[in-house]
Amino acid sequence: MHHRPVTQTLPSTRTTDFEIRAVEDDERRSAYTVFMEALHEEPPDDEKWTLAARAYEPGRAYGAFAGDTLVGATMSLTSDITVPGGGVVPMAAVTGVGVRTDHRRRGVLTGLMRRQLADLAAAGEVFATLHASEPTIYGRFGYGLGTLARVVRVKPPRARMRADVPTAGTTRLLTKDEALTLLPGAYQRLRPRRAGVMGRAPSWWAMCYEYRLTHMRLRVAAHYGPDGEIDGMVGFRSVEIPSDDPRVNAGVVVLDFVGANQAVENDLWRFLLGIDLVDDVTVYMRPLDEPLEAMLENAHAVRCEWDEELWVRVVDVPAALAARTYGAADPVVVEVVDPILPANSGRYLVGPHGADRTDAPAALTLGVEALGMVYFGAWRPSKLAGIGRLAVHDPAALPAADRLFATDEPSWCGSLF
Ligand SMILES: CC(=O)SCCNC(=O)CCNC(=O)[C@H](O)C(C)(C)COP(=O)(O)OP(=O)(O)OC[C@H]1O[C@@H](n2cnc3c(N)ncnc32)[C@H](O)[C@@H]1OP(=O)(O)O
Repeated sequence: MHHRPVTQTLPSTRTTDFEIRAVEDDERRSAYTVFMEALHEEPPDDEKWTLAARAYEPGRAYGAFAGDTLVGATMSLTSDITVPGGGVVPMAAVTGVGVRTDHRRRGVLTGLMRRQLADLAAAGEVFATLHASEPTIYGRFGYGLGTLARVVRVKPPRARMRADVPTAGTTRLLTKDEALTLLPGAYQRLRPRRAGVMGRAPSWWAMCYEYRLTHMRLRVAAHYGPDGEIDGMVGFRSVEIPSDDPRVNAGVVVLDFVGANQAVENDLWRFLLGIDLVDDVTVYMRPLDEPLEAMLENAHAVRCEWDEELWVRVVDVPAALAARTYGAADPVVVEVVDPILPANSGRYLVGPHGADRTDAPAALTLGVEALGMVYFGAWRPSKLAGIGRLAVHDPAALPAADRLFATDEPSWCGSLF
């Protein structure tokens, strides 16, 4: 995947307090520093910045400046995302968002988000997505919680895999160099077809693997299929945890877990649960339909929590609606309201044929945030109607909309950024 610059040569936005504009190359370190400090991390030293800089693709970062001082930042990685039906469309993976503590609640983030979204729309990105530090922040900018997941915690001493769970090859640890050389190509080959799965550009590998391998004790194992090709990977690290067993105080936290098929994932679980002297294996962002409990002799060894996963902002509503497939049901006229990107606002006839703009009266009206919630099938339109997030003008349209937007398996992204 080639990097796509998105910053436009628009004039910067000025208020009396600050200016919002694309950052120059030599300002990226300040943007990263503001982000790290906002997350209560140390500012990067030269060595860390050398690596972190690779995540800052040219033409994709913004700063808010008070005079010459950068006080807020956002950026995005070039990516793409699989939509229901298997199509793949351009997506901006938004990260690096932070505002200096002494400039909070004055509209800095609002200015940054608006500018970033306007540029992403002008550059032809269809979606923007992010992992939110707090669920209260991004709804106002049109991001809706678009894919859901589970965090699973397994107690390896009690978890034994059933003997009849299929196996599909071998799992082995990779060195840092092997991981960085082999995994990007392997991911392109094994990338699951599931809706919500995203492309991993070089900037993603730099940020999520190389940086963590170098500075955060990430370890990596790859799964090799019978043909000798890598068809699965896990990235994990050991952490200290309070334990029931005084001799053991290690846990394993898994940050990346992806396999080409269920048999590969069975083996990756076997590998993780087989690491000795570990009292707790915690895996974030697992698909809702993973049959983990049924793989084990003792399902009580698993504790799981609901987890939010990807926040989805539909940047180009006509393109997004046209890109996915729909279930069998009568077509429905859906009105979308998008105050930040008004070109998206309007009525769309959505049906098994696809989606087109229409002048017909709307059966349902929803904000672009709610569209992000239903697009990947995470929430049913009728449920959103029941909680006041979607207005119903024709009640018969609601069950039809449920069937149109349903997906045959739960959407899932699986990539942290
Ligand atoms: C994708 C990622 O990178 S996730 C990481 C995000 N970064 C962090 O969480 C770091 C710590 N937090 C921060 O840096 C800042 O507090 C930010 C970025 C969350 C918010 O920046 P600010 O410049 O203060 O936001 P801004 O002033 O534009 O606020 C806009 C609105 O959001 C509200 N808001 C802002 N932050 C929060 C929050 N954390 N919780 C609830 N509401 C919030 C404001 O009250 C304001 O509401 P209003 O429009 O009704 O008045």
